[in-house]
Amino acid sequence: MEHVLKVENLSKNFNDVKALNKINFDLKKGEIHGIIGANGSGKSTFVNILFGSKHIRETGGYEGDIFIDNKRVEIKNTYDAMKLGIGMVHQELVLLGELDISSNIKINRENIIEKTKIFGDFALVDRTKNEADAKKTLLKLGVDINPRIKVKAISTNLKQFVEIAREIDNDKLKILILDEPTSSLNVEETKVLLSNLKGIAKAGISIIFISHRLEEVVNICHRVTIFKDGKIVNQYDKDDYDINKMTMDMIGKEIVQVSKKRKNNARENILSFNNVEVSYGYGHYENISLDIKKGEILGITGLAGHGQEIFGYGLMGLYDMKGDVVFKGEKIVPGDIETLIQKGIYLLPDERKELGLLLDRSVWENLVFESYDEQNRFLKYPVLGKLSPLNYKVIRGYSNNMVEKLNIKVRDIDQKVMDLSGGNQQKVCIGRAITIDPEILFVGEPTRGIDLYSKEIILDMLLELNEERNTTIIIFSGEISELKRVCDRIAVMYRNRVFKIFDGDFESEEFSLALSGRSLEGV
Ligand SMILES: Nc1ncnc2c1ncn2[C@@H]1O[C@H](COP(=O)(O)OP(=O)(O)OP(=O)(O)O)[C@@H](O)[C@H]1O
Repeated sequence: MEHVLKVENLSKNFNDVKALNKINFDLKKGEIHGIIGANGSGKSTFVNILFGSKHIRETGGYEGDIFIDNKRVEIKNTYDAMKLGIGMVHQELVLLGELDISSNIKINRENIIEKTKIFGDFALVDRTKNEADAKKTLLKLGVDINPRIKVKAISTNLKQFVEIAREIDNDKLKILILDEPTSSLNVEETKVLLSNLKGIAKAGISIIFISHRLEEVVNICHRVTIFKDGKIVNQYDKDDYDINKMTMDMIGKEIVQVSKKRKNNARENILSFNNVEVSYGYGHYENISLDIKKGEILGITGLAGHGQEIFGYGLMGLYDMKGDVVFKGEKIVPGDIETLIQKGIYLLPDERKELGLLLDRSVWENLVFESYDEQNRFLKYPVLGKLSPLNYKVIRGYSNNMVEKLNIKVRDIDQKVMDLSGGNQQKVCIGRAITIDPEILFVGEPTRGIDLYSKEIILDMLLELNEERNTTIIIFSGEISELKRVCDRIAVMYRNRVFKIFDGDFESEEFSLALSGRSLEGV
C-alpha cells in the first residue's frame, strides 16, 4: 500500500514540557491506524499538529517534517490541513447547536441554488439538497435521522456521528483523524460506527484512530502505534496484536481490576423521585420513579438516549424536572442548586468541558474552589468565613496529594487546566467531586477518556469514598462492565422509563435482555 502520510522527527515542546519527541510515523492509503497511550502521552498533540490546530500555532508551532503523498508540507493552520485533505473529529465536539444537523454537516460546503449564484455572497443555500446530502452521509455511518433537527436537541452520541459525517461529506478527504470517537457511544452504536469505518477505509480514506478501548483498536486497525511520554515505544501489525503486551508498553505495569468488596444492605431511602416529569430539548419523561438507598452505589445504565442521566441532570437543574423529590424525608426542589449543594448533593456531569472546569485556572483552584466557595473549607481563619484568606499551605499539600493519588499528569499544581490532556482534565473533575465530600454524588461517565490504568484508580477512589465516608454514589454510565464491578444495584433505563432494577444478579440473562427492553417472559 502506498503512503498518504509520513512524519519524520516530529517534536513539540510546551515550554519545558516535551509533549512529542522525534516521532516517526506513516499512514498508508485505506489504512486504519490505531494510536494508543496513557493520558498525557502525546496522542492529541500529534494529531493536533497534523490538523493545524491553533493551540499548536500559538505555542510556537512544531519541529520536524510532514509529507503528504510524498510531498513535504507545512501545516500552519486548519485551513492548510483541510486543503491537504485532512479532517478531524476532536474529543470535545465542536458543533453549532442552534443550527440543524444538515447545516452543521454542510458547513462551508453548502449547495447553492444555481439561479442565485450571480448574487455572489447573497446567493441562496439549497436547503433541500443540503438535507439530502446530509441524510445520505449519515446513512453511510448507519444513522437514520431527520437532518432538520437542531443539533442542540440531539444527544452526545448522535452529535458524534454528525461530526464524523461532516468530515466524510467532504469528497476531498484523504485522512480522517478520530480522537476517541467511541467514548460517548454505547456498545451497539460502537459496533455500527466501527463497521462503517471499515467501509470508509475500504473506499480509500486513511483513518487515524485514537482510543483507550483496546478491544476496539485491535478489532478495526490494520496497525497500532504506541505512544509513551511523547515517544513511540512500539508498533504492532494486525497479526501480532497482544493486548497484554500493548498494555505493558503503554503503562509499564499490569493492571489490577478493582471490584466492590462489601455489599450495601441498607433499605433506608436517602433520595426518592416519585412520579417526576423531566424534559429537555425533544426529550420528555413522565411518571418516572426511583428510590436511592443510603450508602449504596447505584448504577444507572441503558442505551444512550434512553435517559440514564435524567435523575442527576433533572435534580441539579440541567434538565427541567417537576414533581415530588424527597431527600431524607423532606421534600426538595429540583433545580435549586445552592440549597441542594448545601444539603450535600453534588453532580459531576458527563460533559465536563461544558459544565465543569475553570479552564484558565490552575489545577489546585479547580480541585478546591467549590470547597472554599460553598463550604468555607481551606480557609486560613474559618471563623471569618468568606472574608478569610485561603490557607495556601493546606491547599498545596492537599492538591499535591490528590494529584499523586489520582495519577494526574501535571508539571505542577499551578499548571492551568486547559494545558492538561483530556484524560487528566477529567481526573481533576473527579478530584474536585471527591474534595467536596458530598453525601450524595451523581457522577456521569467517570472513566470516559481515561486510560486503562487510571480508570482503575478512579473506580477505586469512588469505592473508597463510598466505603470510608458512606457517600451514596449514583453512577450513570454506558460502561456496563465497570458498573457491574462497583455497584450494589443497577437500574436499566429503556425508552424513557426505569425498565428494571437489578440487585446483584448482573450476570443474569434477564440483565442482558433488559438492556434492549426485553424480559424473560417475552423470550
Ligand atoms: N499548552 C500546553 N502547555 C503545557 N503543556 C501542555 C499543553 N498542551 C498539552 N500539554 C502537555 O502535553 C502532554 C501531552 O498531552 P496530550 O494532550 O497530547 O496527551 P494525550 O495522549 O492526548 O492524553 P489523553 O489520553 O488524556 O487525551 C501532556 O503532558 C500535557 O499536559
